[in-house]
Amino acid sequence: MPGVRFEQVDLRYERRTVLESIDLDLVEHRVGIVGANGSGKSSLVRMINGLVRPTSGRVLVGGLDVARETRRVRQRVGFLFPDADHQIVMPTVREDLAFSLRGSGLPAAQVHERVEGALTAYGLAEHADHPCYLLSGGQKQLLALAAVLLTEPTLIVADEPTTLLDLRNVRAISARLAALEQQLILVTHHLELLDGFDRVVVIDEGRVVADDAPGPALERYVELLG
Ligand SMILES: Nc1ncnc2c1ncn2[C@@H]1O[C@H](COP(=O)(O)OP(=O)(O)OP(=O)(O)O)[C@@H](O)[C@H]1O
Repeated sequence: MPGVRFEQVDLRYERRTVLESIDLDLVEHRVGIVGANGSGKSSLVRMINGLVRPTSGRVLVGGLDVARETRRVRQRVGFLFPDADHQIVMPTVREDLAFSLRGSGLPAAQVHERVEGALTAYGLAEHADHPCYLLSGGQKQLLALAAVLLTEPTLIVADEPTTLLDLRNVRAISARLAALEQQLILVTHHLELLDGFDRVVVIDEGRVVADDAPGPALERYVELLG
């Protein structure tokens, strides 16, 4: 696993402290991040690909300093947002998948082959030439995940990818995520998704308050919410 390391990370917006003294070395295959609304989870994971910069401290991905090697880090990190509409950029499903491989240097025949493979693997073949806006929420999130995976990231960061989905689609997306070979860092309020995870980090008011196996970590989180 490439591993993500937060070294003494603080994040402040003007006088407000959002994250404080974060020291984490995340090397496990599947890591969950939980915490109340506004506790700092999104800010934390957005530092992994440089979307948010720490006020002090460093973030390293596979040993690369995100601040210095943002481009290389972004080639390794696939990011899924809560709302797939924010990352679907092309008019049709097939075009959107092909867009992921722009600049990959692959010959057109290989781009075609990979896109067709992804359409089949993600159950999107019958929608290949449909406008993306006609997809259901679950299909859009599948498309976003398929597009991210085409870039062959070594790490997937998923920030509440099931928040907008119904239960059936929550299950469909979570099964896909759980089956990934890549390291997965998942922020979620759907605690059942963390069954079988290797590690769960609980954030409260910008600090790590528990960091453990899912059982004890989630017990602590529920206590905190209590
Ligand atoms: N660009 C910004 N400027 C000022 N404050 C910000 C900015 N981004 C985030 N914040 C604040 O930082 C805090 C943490 O936000 P963040 O989105 O990281 O929390 P979260 O744990 O992901 O919440 P949720 O579960 O609701 O998504 C919030 O109070 C938010 O208002």
